[in-house]
Amino acid sequence: MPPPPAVKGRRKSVAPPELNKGNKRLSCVIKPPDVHTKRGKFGEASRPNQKFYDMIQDFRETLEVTPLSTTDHIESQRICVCVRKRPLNKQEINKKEIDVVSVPGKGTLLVHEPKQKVDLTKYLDNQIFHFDYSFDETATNDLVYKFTAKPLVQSIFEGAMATCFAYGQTGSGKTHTMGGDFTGRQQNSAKGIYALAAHDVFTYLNHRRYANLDLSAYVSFFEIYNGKVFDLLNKKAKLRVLEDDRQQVQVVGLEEVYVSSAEEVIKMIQMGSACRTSGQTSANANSSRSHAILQIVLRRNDRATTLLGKFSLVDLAGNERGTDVSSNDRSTLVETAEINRSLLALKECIRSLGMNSDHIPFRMSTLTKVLRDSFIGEKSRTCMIAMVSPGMASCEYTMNTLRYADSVYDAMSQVAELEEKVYVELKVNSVHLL
Ligand SMILES: Nc1ncnc2c1ncn2[C@@H]1O[C@H](COP(=O)(O)OP(=O)(O)OP(=O)(O)O)[C@@H](O)[C@H]1O
Repeated sequence: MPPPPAVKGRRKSVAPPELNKGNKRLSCVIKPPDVHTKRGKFGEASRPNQKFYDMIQDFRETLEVTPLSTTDHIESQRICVCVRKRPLNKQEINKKEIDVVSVPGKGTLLVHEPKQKVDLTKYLDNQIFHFDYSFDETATNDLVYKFTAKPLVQSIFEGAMATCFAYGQTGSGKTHTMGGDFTGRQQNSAKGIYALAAHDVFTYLNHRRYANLDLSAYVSFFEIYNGKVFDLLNKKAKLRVLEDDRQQVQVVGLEEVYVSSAEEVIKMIQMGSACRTSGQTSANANSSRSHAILQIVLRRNDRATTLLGKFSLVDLAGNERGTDVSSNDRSTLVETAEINRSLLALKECIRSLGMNSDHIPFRMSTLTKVLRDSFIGEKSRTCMIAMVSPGMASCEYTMNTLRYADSVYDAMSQVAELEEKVYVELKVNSVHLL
């Protein structure tokens, strides 16, 4: 496979050769279409969409795969956009679902979108996306953490407001990534990004480099549902969000618990997660409609317990809720509108942050209001992990997730290009002056 284009963040549609004759670069990636359809492992009759399956397999054979490894270099950047593909689950495997997502390289991801021409010929619309990092189905939470949230932990010791978002459709792996593994109904919180970040926070707290800062760590955990804030560490108490005349946003009465070890943070996560789902008929259905925010706060041990840095780890509501307008039920429509608004606001705030804009539209939603300090200041650091399900049935939602992440990444790339251009011009001018 040729190297990805130098311009970051540009999405390419890799159409089959007959639809893409002029494109030399891409035509070398794709084999000519199969004249005779191969029979798959399960035979033609046993797998729905066998033709598409074979076409994808043929395409994959042409890809050079170099997955991310723990030894790869991690770039330090203000905004980082990544994508993670989960493996097909048991249900999908039983249904013989086709995996339509490939992750060939470090930041590249391909969606093989099954399509049909007017004469009913089947073809793949292969779309390529580029992000800072892309994780395939074999990636562990440890690996994802290392490239996403881990670099942000140190930044809070330098006074930063860091934020890590998990974005994607319901069931795509947001909670698995942030909260940890599930075995049956049991959550193993020790394996999620929340816990891994907590461990590193205490490693730094005990490090001599930061010992003279005389810091303590605190945790809060809350949920935003329908624009309202509920405290997950205080029996789901409903809280008000107020803004003072200096534009400081306060979640009034939010429980902030002092913690002295990662194990204590994990206990809080377990307590909060249980509170998030208890009393609901369907835990997953409910969790996918709310945003959950875990905050690890560093304060100085002075009389005013001055804030030094804050790490907000956000498990967002399922984004398919924002596009699903099929329901006539009023409460579902309100819920949908609220999720739409908050996800749009989030995108706009991250883009404004990336472009160093003076105007951050944080008032657009409760989510962005409570995260206001994540979007201001030179030291803000953000990471978005877009989660995708690999199945053909999820293809439309997967494309929506990738378009959303792409629009954030694209804005960042344009800023980076502009900065590069200014730098080169400055360099040229200074050479002329000499
Ligand atoms: N990378 C992965 N490896 C193995 N299993 C995974 C992975 N990602 C997700 N899963 C499994 O898929 C199922 C759905 O994942 P999860 O609950 O994290 O989705 P979600 O995006 O948080 O959904 P919701 O928005 O409904 O809360 C879980 O059983 C989870 O363990």
